[in-house]
Amino acid sequence: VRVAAPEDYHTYDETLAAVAEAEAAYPDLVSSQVIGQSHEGRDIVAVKISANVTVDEDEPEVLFTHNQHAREHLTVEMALYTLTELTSQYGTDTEITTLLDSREVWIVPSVNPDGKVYDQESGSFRSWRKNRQPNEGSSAVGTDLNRNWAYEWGCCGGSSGSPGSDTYRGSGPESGTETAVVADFVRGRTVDGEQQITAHIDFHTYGELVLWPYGYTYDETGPGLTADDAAAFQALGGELADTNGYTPQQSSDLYVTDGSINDWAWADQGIFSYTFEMYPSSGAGGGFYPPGDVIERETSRNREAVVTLLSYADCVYRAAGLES
Ligand SMILES: NS(=O)(=O)N[C@@H](Cc1ccccc1)C(=O)O
Ligand SMILES: [Zn+2]
Repeated sequence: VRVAAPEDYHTYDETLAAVAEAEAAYPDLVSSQVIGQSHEGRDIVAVKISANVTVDEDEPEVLFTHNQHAREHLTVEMALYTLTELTSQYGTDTEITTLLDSREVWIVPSVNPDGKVYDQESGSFRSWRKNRQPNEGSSAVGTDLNRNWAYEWGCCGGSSGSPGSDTYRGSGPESGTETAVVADFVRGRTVDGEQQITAHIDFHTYGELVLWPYGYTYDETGPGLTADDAAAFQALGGELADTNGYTPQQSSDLYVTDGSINDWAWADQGIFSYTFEMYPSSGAGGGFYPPGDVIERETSRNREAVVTLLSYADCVYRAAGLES
């Protein structure tokens, strides 16, 4: 099977440069801001894309997060694809133009820059997953950021309490430097008591899946997740999967996880939060390191899903025929 070389993917610095380039090319559409620093001090950036971008308008907001897991570099390419596609098509594609005139889009291209650099920039890939934060009382490094979010943290056997585990949940909810930075950013999007972000995709690799909450329980409904909520998640999840050929399912159907971003974003912030597991569907496609010549195909594969999510951002329940 063909696998990638580190230079097939944007480095962390190249990613920030691409963001700066888009901002310079489209100053009325793109505005990036530093929302905090990683454990090792790297900037974590959030890129806003919208017409009249410098004004916080009363429009539904949509968030795309990428690279919680260090080795999942294709998700950073996905962020740069979305940035490039939305900016270059504004004023040309009527659907994208209408969406950027009526929504505000946020992209966090790399939630885990320390992990990305550690995995990619030592000469060969290291299959690293977690962040690079040390653990007191252990020589093992790193927290699995996608087990560190503050809803049902460590509740249900969906993570590990051992620092050496690849699914180590951290010493407490939001103990991960980068989890706290992104969670604070999301909480900061609450204006007059209302969370402006209505929908979210957290991009991962690999498996070609569309996943939705809850991850901590097999139950389809639960505290803070009604039958109508579940119907909306399933209807939209299915519609998104129809556009990219991924398999739609509640995330616990894959395996139980606790402390995931999706469960927190929904239960704590009321955001319709999905995970996309991108290409490949199995290790035979190159696993976490598919060759560079699939990047364009496998990022543009999600164009319609991104546009569809944006189209429902004013009322996700509409996807299930529930207007109320
Ligand atoms: N990218 S991955 O291989 O780590 N898989 C993800 C899948 C996942 C994502 C969100 C909720 C449940 C499960 C993970 O965090 O385990
Ligand atoms: Zn992942």
